[in-house]
Amino acid sequence: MINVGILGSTGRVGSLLIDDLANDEQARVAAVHVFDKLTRQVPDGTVVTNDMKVLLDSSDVVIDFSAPAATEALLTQVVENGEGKPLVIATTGFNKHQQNLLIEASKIVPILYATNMSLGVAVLNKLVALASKTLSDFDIEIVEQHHRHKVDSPSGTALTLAEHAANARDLDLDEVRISGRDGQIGARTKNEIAVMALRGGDIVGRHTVGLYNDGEFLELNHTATARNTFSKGAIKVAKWIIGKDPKLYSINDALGL
Ligand SMILES: NC(=O)C1=CN([C@@H]2O[C@H](COP(=O)(O)OP(=O)(O)OC[C@H]3O[C@@H](n4cnc5c(N)ncnc54)[C@H](OP(=O)(O)O)[C@@H]3O)[C@@H](O)[C@H]2O)C=CC1
Ligand SMILES: O=C(O)C1=N[C@H](C(=O)O)C[C@H](O)C1
Repeated sequence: MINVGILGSTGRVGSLLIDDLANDEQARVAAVHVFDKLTRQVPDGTVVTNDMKVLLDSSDVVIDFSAPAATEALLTQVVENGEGKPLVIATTGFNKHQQNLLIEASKIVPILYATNMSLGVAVLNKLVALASKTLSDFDIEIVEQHHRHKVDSPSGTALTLAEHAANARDLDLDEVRISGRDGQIGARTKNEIAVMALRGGDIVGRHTVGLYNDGEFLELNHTATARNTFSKGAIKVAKWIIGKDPKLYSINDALGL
């Protein structure tokens, strides 16, 4: 049995990880990190801790759906101690320091980082790169929609999609991304890529990449209709990453895409 540790165990996705692992024949919950207090039942024998070292020591692999500050504490533990366990990181909204920490930690342990754990979005990233390169004159606009509780914007997935679009045109996303339009802003510039966020209700996650030209447009859309798409995807890649060499892996590595 693979012993899985969960960071963010009381959260929307973390709770689903506990449910999914209860029915898994190859993996089980071994440890849960609890930031504040444990708000649900966990299987008998589960280590419940607020200490990152204990979480790592009790697990064969740790899955993280939490918050940037929590991921930072986990990665710092690995970097400062020079050891750890394979990590599957799904948290979004990292700052530059946290992104660098991810790279440093991946020199010590294997890490799979994906802003979206669904198979559909992994394929969408590829389609977006193809469309962006082939339809090189088309204007690209990205819209993401999420539930009212989401705290980061735009979504990690939308930023990853935008990166695929920009890279396919040899553009630097930091130079061409815009996040809003308001007032007398002038006409759209050729290379800009807008990434807009909409929040409301219980939308699990919806991403539309539009490519617009005179006379035609193409819209590529992915809609997650159930949140356990993400927990199940993360468990699948957690099984894959055990035994791999230290490196920063993408979900495409795990899915063979
Ligand atoms: N890559 C992917 O496929 C997906 C990624 N996500 C991302 O995963 C993350 C979690 O999403 P979601 O489950 O909806 O969020 P929730 O807000 O429901 O859960 C967040 C969890 O993180 C914990 N937490 C918050 N701050 C800290 C901290 N400083 N130290 C330790 N633990 C902390 C919370 O604990 P407490 O309850 O005690 O506050 C809670 O368990 C987000 O970044 C989201 O964007 C979400 C879905 C899919
Ligand atoms: O917070 C969420 O809910 C989600 N977050 C991820 C993101 O920021 O892209 C993935 C998914 O869309 C749901």
